[in-house]
Amino acid sequence: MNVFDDTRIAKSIEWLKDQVNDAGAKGLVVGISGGIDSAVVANLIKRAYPDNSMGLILPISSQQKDVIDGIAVAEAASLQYQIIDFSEIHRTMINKVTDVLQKTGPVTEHYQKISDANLRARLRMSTIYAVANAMNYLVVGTDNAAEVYTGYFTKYGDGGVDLLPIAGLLKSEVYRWAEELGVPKQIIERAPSAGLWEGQTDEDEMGVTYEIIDQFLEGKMIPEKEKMIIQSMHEKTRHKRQMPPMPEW
Ligand SMILES: Nc1ncnc2c1ncn2[C@@H]1O[C@H](COP(=O)(O)OP(=O)(O)OC[C@H]2O[C@@H]([n+]3cccc(C(=O)O)c3)[C@H](O)[C@@H]2O)[C@@H](O)[C@H]1O
Ligand SMILES: Nc1ncnc2c1ncn2[C@@H]1O[C@H](COP(=O)(O)OP(=O)(O)OP(=O)(O)O)[C@@H](O)[C@H]1O
Ligand SMILES: [Mg+2]
Repeated sequence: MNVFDDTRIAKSIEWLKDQVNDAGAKGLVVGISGGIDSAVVANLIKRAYPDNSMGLILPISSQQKDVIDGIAVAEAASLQYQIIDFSEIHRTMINKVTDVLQKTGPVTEHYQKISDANLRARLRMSTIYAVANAMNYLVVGTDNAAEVYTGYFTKYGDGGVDLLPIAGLLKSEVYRWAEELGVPKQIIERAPSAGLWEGQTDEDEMGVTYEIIDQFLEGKMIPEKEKMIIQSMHEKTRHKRQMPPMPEW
């Protein structure tokens, strides 16, 4: 194991314990998607709280592969996990909202898709908090530095969490930690995806690769076109990294 990252991993585990102690909580819970970010976090919470940590696999009309990979992550980490499927609830909610909206006027396909996608992330957030409330656990988020900077997350969805232990990591560092923590190869080799619609990949949707975002965050020179994309995403999502605006009086 690389000594530098070993130290950083150990520090992040200690940091998680400090956060739980300071909050008077008992443990930690994370949503496990079958992707690499949640795989790393699953391993960190298991190491911080071997007996008081939980992974939740929350398929919503998801591909079977996500569930299989989610189970592989939890089992490789020896993390206790539960599977809760809200496909039907999601379908009911989105159909009802669509019915109501159609009465008020046309909704474009694009906005319909984003609304459907973000509702999945928010249903997962509500479920994870229901467990956290019941167990006196804190909710652990999985955003890395690239996602925080670009705001590539759903506000109050996967962005609705108590702690962000890997928010300081470049995506390349997430890969390094995953290898050091023993995350299964099949997870490390998957293309990063929010899994919010069929065939979605982060890099296709953003129009920029994680490699380039990492280079930008490291202060390296990157092509002007990509720089504009990253800076525009950062500006448009400023509201997601702040408390809601309040009047001054
Ligand atoms: N200036 C402003 N001040 C205050 N609030 C503002 C605002 N602009 C928009 N808003 C609010 O924010 C909403 C838009 O934000 P939001 O609901 O988050 O939606 P939005 O940013 O449009 O979509 C979320 C994006 O994150 C991606 N995502 C989501 C989940 C997971 C992952 C992943 O990597 O796994 C990626 C997803 O694919 C999509 O591209 C608006 O509907 C509005 O309510
Ligand atoms: N099916 C799911 N079950 C449980 N949690 C999920 C599910 N899908 C998404 N999440 C939660 O939302 C987070 C955000 O997803 P994101 O795609 O950014 O991370 P990831 O899937 O872990 O890694 P990658 O970016 O490589 O796909 C996940 O890390 C996980 O905590
Ligand atoms: Mg993913």
